[in-house]
Amino acid sequence: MWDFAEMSSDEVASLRARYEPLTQSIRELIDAALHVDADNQVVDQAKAQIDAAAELLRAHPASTRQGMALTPEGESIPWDNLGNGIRNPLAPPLVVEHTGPTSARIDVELGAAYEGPPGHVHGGYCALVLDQILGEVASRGSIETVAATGTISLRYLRPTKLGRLHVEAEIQRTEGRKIFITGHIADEDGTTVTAEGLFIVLRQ
Ligand SMILES: CCCCCCCC/C=C\CCCCCCCC(=O)SCCNC(=O)CCNC(=O)[C@H](O)C(C)(C)COP(=O)(O)OP(=O)(O)OC[C@H]1O[C@@H](n2cnc3c(N)ncnc32)[C@H](O)[C@@H]1OP(=O)(O)O
Repeated sequence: MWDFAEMSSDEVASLRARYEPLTQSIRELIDAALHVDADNQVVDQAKAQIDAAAELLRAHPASTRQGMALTPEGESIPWDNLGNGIRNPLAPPLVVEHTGPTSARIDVELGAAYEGPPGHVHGGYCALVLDQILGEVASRGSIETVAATGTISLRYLRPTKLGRLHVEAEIQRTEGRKIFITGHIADEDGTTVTAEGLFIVLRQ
């Protein structure tokens, strides 16, 4: 169903070391652009430098693009994924820590780039974070047992403050290929969004 590039762990490590710092610099650029209060000259100068960097990168295009790598050991490395892509500056990234065979958590800091209501996380992004953790727990973090989102239902209890967030998910039960799983996001004042998902393990 999904295309990916096969590569050795050494190749992955080398590409990660090359591109991860670039991704982090672009994240810092986005954050700086959202916080700047400067005159036209400063903004024009920054824009020219950013345009020059984009032109430099565009001069070396990839011959093919594959958003994920897979090693012979079965490790999957997301390059482009909006939730956890190593090369995607829009991904915070969300690092899922498996706390057991049926549960996981994420601790993440979301800044201005993730804003919806002023000072708070965009509701659609809350949905993305919950979809990501529910999907990874349902899939047991393995390409062999990937489960896709069938249905996900969210309850927004109150706005989620930008800043440090704690996210958890846990499988409640399984019925054949169907995995019923719940999760929540908490900000510094407690739970803000709860989720119930039905994930389906893919046939192949
Ligand atoms: C995204 C990249 C992942 C790359 C993988 C990397 C591996 C890395 C390792 C580890 C991390 C993994 C992390 C993954 C996270 C992913 C999360 C996402 O965001 S996924 C994208 C959004 N979701 C889709 O695009 C699904 C689109 N839909 C489909 O593909 C199909 O509809 C699918 C697979 C969901 C079901 O299709 P069928 O043909 O397999 O299912 P049938 O055989 O018809 O039904 C089986 C049972 O499930 C129920 N069912 C089917 N679809 C349902 C649905 N949408 N909602 C509720 N129930 C459903 C049916 O009623 C049936 O139930 P009865 O056995 O009769 O009781």
